[in-house]
Amino acid sequence: MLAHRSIVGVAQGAFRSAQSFRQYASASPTAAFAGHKGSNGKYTVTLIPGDGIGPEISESVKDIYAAANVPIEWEEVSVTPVLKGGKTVIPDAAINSVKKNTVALKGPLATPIGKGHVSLNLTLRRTFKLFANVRPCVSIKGFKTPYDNVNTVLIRENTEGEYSGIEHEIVDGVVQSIKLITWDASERVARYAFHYAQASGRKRVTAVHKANIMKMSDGMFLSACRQVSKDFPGIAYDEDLLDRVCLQIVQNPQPYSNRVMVMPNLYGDILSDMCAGLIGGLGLTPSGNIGRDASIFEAVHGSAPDIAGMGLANPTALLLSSLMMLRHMNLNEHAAKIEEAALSTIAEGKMITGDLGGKASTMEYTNAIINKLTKA
Ligand SMILES: NC(=O)C1=CN([C@@H]2O[C@H](COP(=O)(O)OP(=O)(O)OC[C@H]3O[C@@H](n4cnc5c(N)ncnc54)[C@H](O)[C@@H]3O)[C@@H](O)[C@H]2O)C=CC1
Ligand SMILES: O=C(O)CCC(=O)C(=O)O
Repeated sequence: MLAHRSIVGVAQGAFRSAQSFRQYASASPTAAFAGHKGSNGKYTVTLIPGDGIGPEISESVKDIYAAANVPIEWEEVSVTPVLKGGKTVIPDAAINSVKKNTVALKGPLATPIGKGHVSLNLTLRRTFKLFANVRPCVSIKGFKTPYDNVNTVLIRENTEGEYSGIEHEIVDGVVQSIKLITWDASERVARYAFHYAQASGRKRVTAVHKANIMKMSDGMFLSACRQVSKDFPGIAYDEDLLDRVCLQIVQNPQPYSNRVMVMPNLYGDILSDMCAGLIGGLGLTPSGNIGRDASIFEAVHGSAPDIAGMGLANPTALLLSSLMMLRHMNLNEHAAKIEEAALSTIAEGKMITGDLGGKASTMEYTNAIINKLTKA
């Protein structure tokens, strides 16, 4: 009984927040960078090194940025969870740093499986209302994988859906997990996807769904996408079932390139790992969690406990995430220079990490990039 009352409470809360968001959701959702240069001519950016391989790959990014003279000063904060009022929360210092700087680069944060504290990744996304998770996946020219023509952009709703974290044991042996979908979060991410398509010259937005089964929740997500599509007559719109997209994209990724795919939370999580597999793995795919007041950039991958501390991790995904951040901050020239140095190092194939079939350590690969940057 208690469990049911709390579910109703959460649903009512979501309904109220949907009402209060309506006005905002209709406005342009594109987040502008609001940071300022300090008296030293540098922007302060929050750095959350994270768990597992996080500190190693963060160190690599810091070294590369120092070599490339990027005008950024890192403000390093820990998000080791603390107990507050019986709840596991992110330390205030970390929250305040992101609030102040409005941009952050984050290493992966590990979450205990099937027990323990809630995901701090999700907590950060919810805390800062990072409503869209942008996950590009692009073949690296010259680096041989089964496909050389992948150029997908997946935009994942980032605050609700299956990741709402509302779970209850109804009676012994029966557990209920709520997939919460609101009109406003769906409309907001759909609008962002169309804006993104327009700004990046992509001609089509595809909503990926399972509305044949989840008729109401995914059905409403689709209705919101359809409504938003009417405001963008220059961008084609269509819909595709998640399972069909999975099959077709591994058979031939080309038709899914040059468009934007938008979808509820969990589908985006899974489909982006699958896309990573098409271009060489999780060591290569970046992402940006975009909000109105702050944005946090992070690799698609997790803390890779199987290789943590061994100096084997590929820092490219975090580095490319940081380049999305630089472009968000309008530091485009720095981004282009570092991108060219990193991608050409991979294409040459001499100094690449084990996940890409090479023998280089994280540090050797990082130094190869630094050599290019300092010689340029
Ligand atoms: N956004 C985040 O911070 C995320 C955190 N996680 C958390 O990370 C932990 C580990 O999750 P897993 O399922 O093991 O996924 P994972 O992404 O950490 O690792 C999957 C496989 O990919 C490899 N891999 C990942 N990144 C790599 C890199 N940069 N270089 C070379 N190899 C790499 C790993 O060695 C492993 O074999 C869990 O606690 C999970 O909850 C998972 C995904 C995202
Ligand atoms: O929070 C986690 O530990 C996993 C998160 C994740 O896989 C994601 O949503 O990107």
